[in-house]
Amino acid sequence: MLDNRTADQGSVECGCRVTGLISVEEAQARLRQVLSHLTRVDTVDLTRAPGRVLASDVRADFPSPAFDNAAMDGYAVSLAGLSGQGPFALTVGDRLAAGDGRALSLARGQAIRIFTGAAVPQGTDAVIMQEATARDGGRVIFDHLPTPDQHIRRAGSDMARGDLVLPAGTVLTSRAIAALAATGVSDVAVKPHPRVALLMTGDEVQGAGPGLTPGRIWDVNTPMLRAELASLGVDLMACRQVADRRDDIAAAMADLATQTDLLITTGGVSVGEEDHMHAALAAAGGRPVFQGVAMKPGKPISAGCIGDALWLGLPGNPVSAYVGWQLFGPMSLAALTGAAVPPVQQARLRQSNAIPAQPTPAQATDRREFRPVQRCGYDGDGTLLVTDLGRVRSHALAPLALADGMIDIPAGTTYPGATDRFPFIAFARDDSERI
Ligand SMILES: Nc1nc2c(c(=O)[nH]1)N[C@H]1C(S)=C(S)[C@@H](COP(=O)(O)OP(=O)(O)OC[C@H]3O[C@@H](n4cnc5c(N)ncnc54)[C@H](O)[C@@H]3O)O[C@H]1N2
Ligand code: MOO
Repeated sequence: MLDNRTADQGSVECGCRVTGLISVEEAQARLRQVLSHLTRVDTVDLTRAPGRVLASDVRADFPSPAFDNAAMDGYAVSLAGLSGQGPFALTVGDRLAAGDGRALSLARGQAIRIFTGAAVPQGTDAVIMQEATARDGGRVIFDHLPTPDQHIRRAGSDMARGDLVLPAGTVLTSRAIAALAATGVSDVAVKPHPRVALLMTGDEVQGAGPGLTPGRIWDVNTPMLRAELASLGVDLMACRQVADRRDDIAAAMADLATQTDLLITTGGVSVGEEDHMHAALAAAGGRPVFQGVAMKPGKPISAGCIGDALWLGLPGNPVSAYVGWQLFGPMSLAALTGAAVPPVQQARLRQSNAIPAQPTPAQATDRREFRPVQRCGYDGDGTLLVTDLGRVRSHALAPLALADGMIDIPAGTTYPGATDRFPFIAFARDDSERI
């Protein structure tokens, strides 16, 4: 079960949460805490393992190499009876190719013709590569005394039985999969693929199609979030719209929560009479994790849990929903899948965005602001340069379309100057580096 605990966020006054906002970091910590209780794992074979993250340590069931074998095409020899100066001559006995399962032994004064990958015969001290030898009928002649273990790959010298091959949390790259394959691992326990559903609320919202009914608006959040999730490799397992009625929303939430790890909703998280998400969460048997975060845009963003599912309640305003998703969506998916969260870079505003010499108090940010910006190059010292697309308006999508990340501007900052550096949170690229 997910952890249903939540802290008191303070009281609601005047229809507006004045004391209840928590910081972005506190909200993220609560999500991580809730998600740490999710123990679902998938078991997959190596063909389905690329990119997945190991849910538990993997130890070697078999040693690698599995047996002592030749690293070169040549001759298996024993050092017994070889001493002094060369040249040396040995009688060539049997012939061993890779895959030959016979358990041969070297007799004194004998060499066995051997090929790369073949198990060396009992009593072999070295393999002499064929280029260092000459044949004289049934004898092999070589000039130099081989060193012990020369060109022999000993059993378990790479990974011994029981060795830790890969620790839990390893991303299964082709290299990691190679190590698993070498020790005979066929199935691995991996962090689950997240099961994600989207529930969009808003009686005024209309899907794409001919004609817009008076008073209604086009649905932006569904296509936007679907594309965003697709760029992260997540297919929605359900995507629904529900009317702005508490009981309908609660029924849909309860139903989807039984099938998902992450239930995303949009709209209805604010304080108006038509905002039903918080009541619906309770009616669906869920508990809040947080309700409102000190950020702009997206202040009313909320989260909760319903059974084993995490609910992320994004605001209806599309820019607020997008920014809220960036702060809490990818990190929640990463907590579920074990994926790494990319480090936050620092960015500086391009000179032409520089500020008026005397910033006015009206330009000071009142809440911590996440402002979409556009990358435009690098400064002389290698710092990322970004173009400011203007103050955030939570419905304004034209600037968002130009953005490829957002800067994190602390509350109380006067309009940012060109010398200021801000944490830059990169947006996922929808064309992700696919060939
Ligand atoms: N009295 C107060 N009113 C509001 C507050 C507040 O603190 N006190 N907060 C404002 C802020 S900030 C935000 S953000 C919004 C969030 O409101 P909700 O999450 O309850 O969202 P709705 O009211 O349902 O919708 C807001 C806005 O977004 C449009 N919308 C909704 N869904 C879609 C969609 N799928 N595609 C495009 N646009 C959508 C909707 O029509 C509204 O215009 O609350 C403020 N109010
Ligand atoms: O936070 Mo709201 O997102 O300001 O519009």
